[in-house]
Formats: sequence, structure tokens, C-alpha cells
Amino acid sequence: MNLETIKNPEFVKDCTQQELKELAIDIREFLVRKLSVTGGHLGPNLGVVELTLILHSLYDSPKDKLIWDVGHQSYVHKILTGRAGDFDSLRKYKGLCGFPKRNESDHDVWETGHSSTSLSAAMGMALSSQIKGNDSKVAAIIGDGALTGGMALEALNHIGHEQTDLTIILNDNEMSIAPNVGALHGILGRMRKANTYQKTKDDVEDILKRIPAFGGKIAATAERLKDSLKFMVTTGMFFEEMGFTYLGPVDGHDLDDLRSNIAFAKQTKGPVIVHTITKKGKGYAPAENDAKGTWHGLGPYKIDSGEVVKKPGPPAYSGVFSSTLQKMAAADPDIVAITAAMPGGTKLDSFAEKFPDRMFDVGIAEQHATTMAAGMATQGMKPVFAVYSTFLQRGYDQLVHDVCRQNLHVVFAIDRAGLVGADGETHQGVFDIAYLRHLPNMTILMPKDENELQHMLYTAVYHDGPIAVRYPRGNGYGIEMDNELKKIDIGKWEVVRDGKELTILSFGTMLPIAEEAAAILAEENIDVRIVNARSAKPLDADILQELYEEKGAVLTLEEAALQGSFGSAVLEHYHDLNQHDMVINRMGIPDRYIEHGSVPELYEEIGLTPENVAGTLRDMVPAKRQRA
Ligand SMILES: Cc1ncc(C[n+]2csc(CCOP(=O)(O)OP(=O)(O)O)c2C)c(N)n1
Ligand SMILES: CC(=O)[C@@H](O)[C@H](O)COP(=O)(O)O
Ligand SMILES: [Mg+2]
Repeated sequence: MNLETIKNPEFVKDCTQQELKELAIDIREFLVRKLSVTGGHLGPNLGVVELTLILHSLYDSPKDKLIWDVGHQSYVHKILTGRAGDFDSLRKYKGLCGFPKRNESDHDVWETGHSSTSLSAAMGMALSSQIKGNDSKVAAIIGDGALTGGMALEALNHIGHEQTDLTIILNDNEMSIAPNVGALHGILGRMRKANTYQKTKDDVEDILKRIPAFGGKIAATAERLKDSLKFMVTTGMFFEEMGFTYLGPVDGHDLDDLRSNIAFAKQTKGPVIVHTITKKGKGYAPAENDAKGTWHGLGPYKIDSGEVVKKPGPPAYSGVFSSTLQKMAAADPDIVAITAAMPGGTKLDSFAEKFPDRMFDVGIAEQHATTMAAGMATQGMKPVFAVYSTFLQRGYDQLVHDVCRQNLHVVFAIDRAGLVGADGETHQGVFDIAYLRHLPNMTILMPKDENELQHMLYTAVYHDGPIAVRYPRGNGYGIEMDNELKKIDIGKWEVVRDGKELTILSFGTMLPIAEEAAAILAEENIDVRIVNARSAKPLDADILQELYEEKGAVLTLEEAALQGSFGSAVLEHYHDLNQHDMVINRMGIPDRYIEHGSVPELYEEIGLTPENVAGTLRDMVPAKRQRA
């Protein structure tokens, strides 16, 4: 079938199971082919083809609400809702979003990107239907990984209490990005086995019944055995006790099994959990056999070999972070590393290979990770929580209440700081300076390059108190790395280019843009000093005072939200000293959410380009000269 002819999902209601089977083949072929060029979350989407077909067969989207947790597995939903023709633009600038997007389709009733929000949103919609008395049905699709998120458990607790009509499809493929972790994962595993338990029990009884006379007594014993076994691995006891009707385990690739169970769930009163067992990457061998999570989300690849098309380049910042931490951990047994279900992305998986007892993957539980680290710090450990900027947003109160207020020595290795590109709005790491800077006792550092990162990490681990070292997604510059780690003087910035007329305070990895802008102005005999302003808290008060006294003009440059980040700190500094005549300007992320696209395209969109920086500086010259 030409999927691009699909305009809406209605047609699947009239398909026979056989036709759906054929459609599933077409969808898998389409996904593998399209994503070999665009990249994206192939594994998760190959795992939900049958599930999505049955959901759209049984539910009347968008009147009925289908909510995709994390949403990285919503490509099949997007194909069935008329967007197959847009897949060449998947995760590209102004193209198809890689997550549900309400302005893309009425069928995208809830936007996701961060994990574990679907059950709360579903509950909100289900309660609204109940109060309004309309007949909209609600179904949330949540993965076994997302179920390890605290929000999901909060929602389960409330939903089970309220007994609200809604269906939760638990898409259990035993994988988060990496193999899933946690006690809940163990319970799900026993439920998965319950299937075999059921089969074993039936087999045992059949055999016993075939043994004449004597067999009868054994069969009675088997009955008792069955009851005790049942107690141990009751399928769904965990959820049943929470107030849910538990259906499962269901074969998540068997259209009949899915249809009968989800249809039953849909018409059942109260909350129902349908525990489906799926295979991540189903139907494409390299993805199906992926034990590490490589095929969870990736760039372009060669279909035949499954070879990922790797762009050669310098080491990734994440890699420099991890190798530096490993070097330090070898010499210091108090150093421990923590990740919230991102061992691969943060490169802590290689740390865990060397120090298996000192790396903790807590699941998708950033709140728990933050406070656990604080607990460790009270015992003299040196916890390093490696976390994406955007995901640390989940641990905000723990940062305030547990870490900073108690002034505990926790190191936050904030990865993906700045624009991340293809993941778009929900993943841009642009708010962490703003949400950290106002916390008393917090220190915020960002290196200009990968060599400074290793020294900054060393400085942070041996600092006393809460400290964040932030670094971007992607590779460094391939510069030479110092052999010896050295401490950086926190709060001391570094002049990297002399100049008299104007000064750029460049925060973190904005330096190349600053240098290109200075070169443009040098052609016009406008002399620009560049400072590597490597701490957003504390600021370098000495340099700021020198700039004021020389009646300078300052432009702050950062890849972070202008509202409340580094530039705001410099503004506040001069204001608080009543130095209101200081000529100052700021450039960074404007006050809106930045959608998906390549980082260079996004820089263009928001004006973070050498030409624009030069233009802003040029416009500051008159005011600067007037003040002199
Ligand atoms: C708050 C938060 N932390 C971390 C992530 C990164 N992340 C994206 S998908 C994923 C794993 C999801 O596993 P699961 O829900 O089982 O879905 P699957 O990919 O297996 O279909 C993680 C950890 C995230 N999106 N949100
Ligand atoms: C869906 C999700 O949140 C993750 O898969 C994320 O896309 C990973 O980002 P990186 O590719 O930067 O590791
Ligand atoms: Mg999973």
C-alpha cells in the first residue's frame, strides 16, 4: 500500500486482520527505508506497528484520545493520521516533528518528549470527559521504561484511587534506551513469565491426568502447587492491588490478541492496564538484536548491513566527560556516578564497565537521582550526576530543597547544554542556567572547549558545595588535551583576545562565533576584546569592574535562554552596583521555544551568527564613544 495516500485512520476500521498484517509489513518497510536517510527513533516505532493499527481500529481518534508517552514511538500514529508524505522532513528544520505535535494534527492530542507524563495527562482528559458527560474514551500508551518515572507512579496511585474509566497500554519491550532497570522491571518480568507459567501449569496438569489412578492424587497436589505458584507470580497482582483491571501479558505483535484485549479494556468500567509484550526493533534484524540501545534513536544507516553512517570527528564532549571521570575515579574511591536511564547518551556505560559498583542507573528518575546524590554527599562521597540539561528540569525541587539549601557537594555534569537540534522544543538544553543561577550555594561553569572541560570537571569534583559543569551535545574541536588535570580558578574569566573598543563576554562554546564576529569588525577597525566567561555563577567581578572603569561596552553571548541566564547575571551585576551608565547588550535564546532543526539552522533562525553579533556590536559603538 502507498502509505502516502492515507489521509486519516478511519480506513483501518474496515480492514481485515489479514489486510492489517499486510499493512504492518508496508509500514515497517517504510520506516526502515525512510529513517535510513533521516535517522530517528527506529527501534521504538518498529515495536508498536500492530499496537498502533489496533488502537486506531478500535478508537475514534481524535474524539477518543490516544496519548503516547515520551512520544518517540508515534511515527506509526503519524503515518496513519495522514503524515506519511512528510517523513522525508522528519526531525528536520520546519519539518515533521519526531514527537506528537498539536499544531501538526488534531490526532496529536498531547505533546510529549519528556518521559512519564502520559498517565497524568490521560487522567486529566478522562476526568474531563467524565465531568462533561461526553463519551470520549482515553488510552495512554506507556513503555516499561517510562513507567519507572515517578510521575507515572503518582498517576497510577491517583487513577487507581479514583477508579476513572481509562485504558493504559503498557508497552513492555524490556528496554528503556538501554536495557530497563528497577524492581518494577522485575515484576513485569515475572508477569511476562506468567505466560509461560500458565502454559507450564496446563502442560503439567495434562501430563499428570494421563497417569492412571495415581496421577489423580498428584493432580490434586498440582492444584495446590498451582495456587502457591499463582501467589508468587499472579499475573497483574501488582496492578490489581492498585485498583486496576489487569489484562495480560498480551502478545503485542498478534493482532487478534491485541484486538480482543484492547476491545475488552475499552468497554470495561474503571481503569484497565493492558500489558503488551513487544520487541523493540521488530522486523528489522539489526534493530531487533540490539542489546545496547543503539537502535533506540540514531542517525542515517545502511539498510542492508545495518551499518550506522558515522561522521568521523573529534571526541564527543560526553566521551571527554566520562574518560576524565574514569581517570579520577581510579584514584579516588569516593567518586560515584549516577545516570537516570541515560548510560549510553552520557557515556557512563564505559564508566560502569570499569567501576560497576560505583555507577548507578536509577531509571527515568531524575528527582530520585538528585536527592540520592545529596544523601551520598552527606556521607563524604563525591557523587557526579550526569544528566541532560532538559531532563534535570525534573529534579528542580530536589536541587533547591535537598542539594543547595543544605549546601551539599553534588556535581551535576549537565550534558546536552544548549541547542540539541533534531529533538526540538522538549529537549533544547537552554533553561538550566536560569533555573540554577538563583539558587544560593550553586556554582555554574561551562568550558570553552573539551580540554577546559576536563579541568573544569576536576575542579568541580574537588570543589565544596553544589556545582554544575555544563557542556553541549556533540563533538569538541579535536584540540590537544593536557595530560595533567589542573584546577581552574572559579570565578576568574580568561581574556582570549585583546581589544579596546568593545568586549564580548562569551559563555561556554559561543567562542567561535565571537571570534568570527571580532574578525569581521577588525576589517572595519573596530577593536573587540573577547573574554571566555567560563562561570555564570560566580561572575568575575574584577573583570566587570575593569570594563566599567574603562568605560567599555559589553555584549554577553550565550546559547541559553536570555531570560535569567548569564547575560541577565551581568545586567544585574552592574545594576546592583548602580553602574547604570554601563553600555551593555545581550544575545542568546529568545523568549520562546525553539523547534527542531540542525543547530546551524537554529542559530540562523535566532540570529546567533557572527554577522549578527558583529552587527549588534557595531550598533553599540556610538553609545560607547559617547560615554567615553
Ligand atoms: C524525563 C526524561 N528522562 C529521560 C528521557 C530519555 N528517554 C527517552 S526514551 C527513554 C526510554 C523510554 O523507554 P520506554 O518507555 O520503555 O520506551 P521504548 O523506547 O522502550 O519504547 C528515555 C530514558 C526522557 N525522554 N525524559
Ligand atoms: C526520546 C529521547 O528523549 C531520547 O531518545 C533522546 O532523543 C536522546 O537524545 P540524544 O540523541 O541527544 O542522546
Ligand atoms: Mg521499553
